[in-house]
Amino acid sequence: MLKRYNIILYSTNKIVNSCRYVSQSMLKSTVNEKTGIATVIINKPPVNCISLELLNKINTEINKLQKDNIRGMILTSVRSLQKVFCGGLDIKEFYNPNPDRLAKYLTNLQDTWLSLYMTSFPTVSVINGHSLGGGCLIAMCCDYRVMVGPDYTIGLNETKLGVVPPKWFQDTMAAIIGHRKAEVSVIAGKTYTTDEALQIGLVDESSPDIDNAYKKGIQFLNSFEKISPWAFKMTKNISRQPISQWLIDNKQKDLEFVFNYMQTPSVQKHLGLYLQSLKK
Ligand SMILES: CCCCC/C=C\CCC/C=C/CC(=O)SCCNC(=O)CCNC(=O)[C@H](O)C(C)(C)COP(=O)(O)OP(=O)(O)OC[C@H]1O[C@@H](n2cnc3c(N)ncnc32)[C@H](O)[C@@H]1OP(=O)(O)O
Repeated sequence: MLKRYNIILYSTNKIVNSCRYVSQSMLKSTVNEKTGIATVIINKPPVNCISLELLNKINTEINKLQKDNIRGMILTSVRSLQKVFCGGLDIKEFYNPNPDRLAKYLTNLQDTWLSLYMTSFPTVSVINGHSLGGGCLIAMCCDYRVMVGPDYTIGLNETKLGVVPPKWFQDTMAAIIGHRKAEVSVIAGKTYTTDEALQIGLVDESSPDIDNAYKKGIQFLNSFEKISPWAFKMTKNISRQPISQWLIDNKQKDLEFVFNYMQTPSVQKHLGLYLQSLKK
């Protein structure tokens, strides 16, 4: 029994052979050959909002890392943006959309969420700036969150744009902070400062600077050194499967709901006004 356990540990804990560096301009990914830890950096100025192209790159990279047998991953934003981790989904993808592209976008978002939420390796988001809407969602997909503070904000603010966060957005938050707090949060489109997010458990740790936040992220990943990767993967799977299975079983229905309401005149009007308010 012990021997079998050791074999599993060895075969899945193998450190990647070489340092891989992928720079796809919008997304930079490095794997440290000594530690087997990947750092994935979103780099899409000015605010790292998620276009269809960026979504594709994130999903492709997660799937690659999945095959690479890495030991863990840190997801963060390029430092030069200074105050934004991720400005959310690109609202321009929803405003006066091309229907084919909109359908592609929504499908890719479902797939990317499934990949990121269900990784078989531990993940940490180092939230080095504002993290709103879809930005909050990708941070919440990770197993651990360290947020730089005190001046940044995080939250699912979709209702403020006149749109509806799908069930799996809401479930992802409820799994972290509990149903009641998540309900109050999403219906009001609430955003939280770093301290508030720490207080309600939306983030696990806060840090006054990025380097320290990154260190805390690495510490979290190192805490799995003595955990069998197989046991980690199976346990996480059991914990997250009910939420992910809902989406797998309801992908088409979920897609049609958003695809249809997104193109209604009243939703389009709200989105237009919100985009305008950002420009001011
Ligand atoms: C079937 C599958 C269903 C899947 C679900 C799909 C849909 C569900 C419903 C829709 C869900 C949407 C989720 C979202 O993520 S909505 C977006 C939420 N994000 C926000 O509300 C953030 C908005 N941005 C800001 O608050 C600020 O920009 C900031 C991030 C705090 C940064 O502030 P600052 O540094 O001052 O930068 P500016 O405000 O000046 O912005 C610069 C520039 O960028 C444009 N911009 C900002 N955010 C977005 C965005 N999310 N999308 C598109 N564009 C954005 C902003 O308009 C400025 O543009 P200009 O330079 O042209 O003026």
